[in-house]
Amino acid sequence: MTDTDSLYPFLEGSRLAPWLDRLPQQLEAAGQQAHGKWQEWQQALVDAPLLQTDNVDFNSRAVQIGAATEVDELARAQLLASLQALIPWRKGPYELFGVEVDTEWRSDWKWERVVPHLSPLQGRLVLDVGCGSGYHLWRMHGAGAEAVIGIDPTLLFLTQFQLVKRYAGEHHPVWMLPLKSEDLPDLRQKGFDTVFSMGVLYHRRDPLGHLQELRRALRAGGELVLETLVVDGDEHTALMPHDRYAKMRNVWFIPSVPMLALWLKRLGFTHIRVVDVTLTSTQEQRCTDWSKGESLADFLDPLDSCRTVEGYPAPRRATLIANTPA
Ligand SMILES: Nc1ncnc2c1ncn2[C@@H]1O[C@H](C[S@+](CC[C@H]([NH3+])C(=O)[O-])CC(=O)[O-])[C@@H](O)[C@H]1O
Repeated sequence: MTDTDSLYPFLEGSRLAPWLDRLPQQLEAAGQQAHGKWQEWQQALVDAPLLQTDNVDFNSRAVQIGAATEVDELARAQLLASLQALIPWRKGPYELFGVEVDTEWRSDWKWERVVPHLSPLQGRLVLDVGCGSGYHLWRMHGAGAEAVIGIDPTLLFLTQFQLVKRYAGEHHPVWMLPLKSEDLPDLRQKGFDTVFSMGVLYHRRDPLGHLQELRRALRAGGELVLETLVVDGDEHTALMPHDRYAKMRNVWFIPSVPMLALWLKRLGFTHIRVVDVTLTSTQEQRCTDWSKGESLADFLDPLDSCRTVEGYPAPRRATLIANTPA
């Protein structure tokens, strides 16, 4: 499922080597749980045209690989068919050999909000938990990280990543693994320099357990970048929806910003700072030809866009950055 040929030697030569004690078994177990559509998605990879290019740009709005002038009409049609076989594309945008994949999310907007506040990624070992199709992995690579690893259990997103990486070039030190944060190793304060968890915390029934998993994957003095849904309120406030929130089934805790900061403090994080709070707009998350189905506009009350269809406050997301003690 994953290109371990280049990943394992990299890990072996890095301080992340202890992960190799369990990683092969974890990946094998993930492979055995393959989704019913896995074969169909993988066929889209097999059918995708063989194209090579040195023309890549990971520092622009769209992750850009190849140019329209590098493909003939047949290859372009085959590429389009493979990309369309992997709909819905949620996180992006991408531009592959002139084909614009206009994803449901403008993930570049989130990146632009977060990036000014990061310790420079140059030379760092970076982990992105819940990386979706891997859009932000490429932006982290473009920002100069030494290596970037993403984890996400959704196999459609893994297949999308595999297609993008094939065209970007297998030599890039950017990998994605079909794992959950629960699978992350305890790297005993010798782990990643920067760990991102964006859009995952509210999906976890045990949010403090999630924060502990992230902490265990960091090195001493490492940086956590946490982005999640928040509600208004003081440090005693969190929203637990009765059932769905904005039509999402698996939403558990939506804390206030002060409560989130308190969780981080109680777990031993230091230098906790709130760097952004933004209401999600229907320009940032919207239905496109590449996503299909419903999107944010359908999740909001048609008479009051400040509320979700369930009557909860509309989605607002905060980014907090914190460190593990040095
Ligand atoms: N336990 C888990 N461990 C790891 N990943 C998980 C887990 N549970 C769900 N996911 C994955 O977390 C991602 C959350 S989306 C954020 C994407 C990107 N980070 C973004 O900020 O744009 C937000 C959203 O669409 O609600 C999905 O890809 C899940 O498969």
